[in-house]
Amino acid sequence: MSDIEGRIGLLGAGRMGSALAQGWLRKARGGISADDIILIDPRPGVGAQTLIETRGVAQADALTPELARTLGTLVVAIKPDQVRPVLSALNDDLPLDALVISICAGVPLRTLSKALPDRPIVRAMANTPAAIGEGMSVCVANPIADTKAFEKRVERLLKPAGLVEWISDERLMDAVTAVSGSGPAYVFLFTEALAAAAEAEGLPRALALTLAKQTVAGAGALMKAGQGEPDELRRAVTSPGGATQAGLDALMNGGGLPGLVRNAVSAAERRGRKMGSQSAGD
Ligand SMILES: NC(=O)C1=CN([C@@H]2O[C@H](COP(=O)(O)OP(=O)(O)OC[C@H]3O[C@@H](n4cnc5c(N)ncnc54)[C@H](OP(=O)(O)O)[C@@H]3O)[C@@H](O)[C@H]2O)C=CC1
Ligand SMILES: O=C(O)[C@@H]1CCC=N1
Repeated sequence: MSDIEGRIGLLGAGRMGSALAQGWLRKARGGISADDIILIDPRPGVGAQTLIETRGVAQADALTPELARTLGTLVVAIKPDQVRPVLSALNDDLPLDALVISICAGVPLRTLSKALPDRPIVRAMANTPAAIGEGMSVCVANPIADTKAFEKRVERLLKPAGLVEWISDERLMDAVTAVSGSGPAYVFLFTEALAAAAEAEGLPRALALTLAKQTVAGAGALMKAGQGEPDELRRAVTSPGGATQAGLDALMNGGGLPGLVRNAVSAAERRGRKMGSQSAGD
């Protein structure tokens, strides 16, 4: 076991929980080890199941009172509408100094604090590229967790999965969710659309998909490599009066892609806010 503070219980090892656990265990040495973690889920997702089978990560079907008493950190990754009843049932058993990190979309700190009063709690929004260490997590702490020591503990858990940012205004969390939490789905949809368009132009299906995936991945890698901001990189592809310009003109038509993306983020933000008021019982 590494020198992490206590055992880490991951409550909910579905799609996002699995991605986080995979991110935690990417590094062979240092950081978090397989012995530090217990996955609590009656039917873990594929990624989590692989960790159980190949890395010997422990698994439990339910977070029993006995198990809750052993945890130093509880990471909550169950569906948002399940959070309040499931966490309230743990209140008598989860140690008061256990750090709680919830990655559940739309579930505000006040709901979490009502279920588990007097605990250090951090609300975070992660995303699925966490599985390969390319995730984005944004965190906000309740007053008890708002210390350098807790910030360090949270970052120790989330940094192996990707970048970590902190905000102090929790109201921004629904916008964060709509951008980086949901964002991978927008990018995958764009990739699917690019592949379908390639096929419509007569490219064989397999080649169409390869072209679309590699183009999106390559463009992402170029942005990440710091070779310029997105607008500069776009201009570098766009020869005046050339093919790209014709394609971009079509994408910008009548508000086009920017307008669509604006609507998508706004709709996702509103849904997150609504989920928040529902989970708080407002
Ligand atoms: N998917 C994503 O990209 C992101 C998701 N999130 C958040 O992560 C959370 C989980 O989402 P996601 O992973 O997509 O959902 P999943 O349904 O894939 O995962 C949730 C898992 O929790 C299990 N579960 C349900 N109740 C319990 C319980 N009482 N004890 C233990 N395990 C339980 C579920 O089992 P069963 O299926 O059998 O009910 C399931 O395996 C959500 O709150 C979501 O908002 C945040 C960022 C991104
Ligand atoms: O769709 C959802 O609600 C969650 C939050 C961000 C990604 N998946």
